[in-house]
Amino acid sequence: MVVGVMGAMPEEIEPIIGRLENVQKHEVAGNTYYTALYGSIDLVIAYSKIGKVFSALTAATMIEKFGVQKMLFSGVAGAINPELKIGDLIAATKLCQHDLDITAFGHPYGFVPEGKVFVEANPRLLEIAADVARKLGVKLKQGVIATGDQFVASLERKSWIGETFNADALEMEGASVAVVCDALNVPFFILRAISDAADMDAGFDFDTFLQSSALKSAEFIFAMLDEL
Ligand SMILES: CCCCCCN(CO)Cc1c[nH]c2c(N)ncnc12
Repeated sequence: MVVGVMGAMPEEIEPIIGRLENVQKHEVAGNTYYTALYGSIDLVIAYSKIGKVFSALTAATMIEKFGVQKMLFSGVAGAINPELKIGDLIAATKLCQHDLDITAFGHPYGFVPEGKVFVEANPRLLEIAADVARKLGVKLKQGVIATGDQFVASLERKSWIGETFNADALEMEGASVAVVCDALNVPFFILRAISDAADMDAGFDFDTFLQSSALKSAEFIFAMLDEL
């Protein structure tokens, strides 16, 4: 089985690559794709670079050029739901694009014709994640993740996103990876560890907690690989 593990930034995949042996490197379309065998799984790992466009390119490349059959995303996110604290894990049940806006034509936020506001993640992978969380004894929130091409660092924007999409967390790549995987019929799982609260301290907190939160997400993803 070929499994893709994506992140947006080097810090989000370094903890994964660091635990593998005989890692091969492949340069495709301005990205480096790392391949390695993990048990009976052919792993393909890459960080996309930040934002919906780069992450869509990486997801599509992983599937079309590397034959990825299941896609796992590991990274960090800003919290919207106040129960989510820095370091907490959230898995997306569904994802939306909070900056997609043709409301001038009467459409809802996050919608364009022939699209859908929410893309639902694979229920089986969410079940596996819930089992892994129980085995590891870690808390795993399952909820709505909103994606947009902006680093959110304002209560006003964060609150608007939370209210408009009933979102629990926000980031910049999950929904685009979801759209690509959904269109290409590849089951996907988006996991994020909280690095900040998307408020006025977000930039500082992100810098402070990126590494430790990225590691938490990566370790959980690694534990999931043993259950695939
Ligand atoms: C050099 C700056 C790189 C920012 C990348 C942030 N990632 C994007 O996926 C996750 C994320 C963590 N906190 C966020 C926030 N408050 N707003 C948007 N995205 C995020």
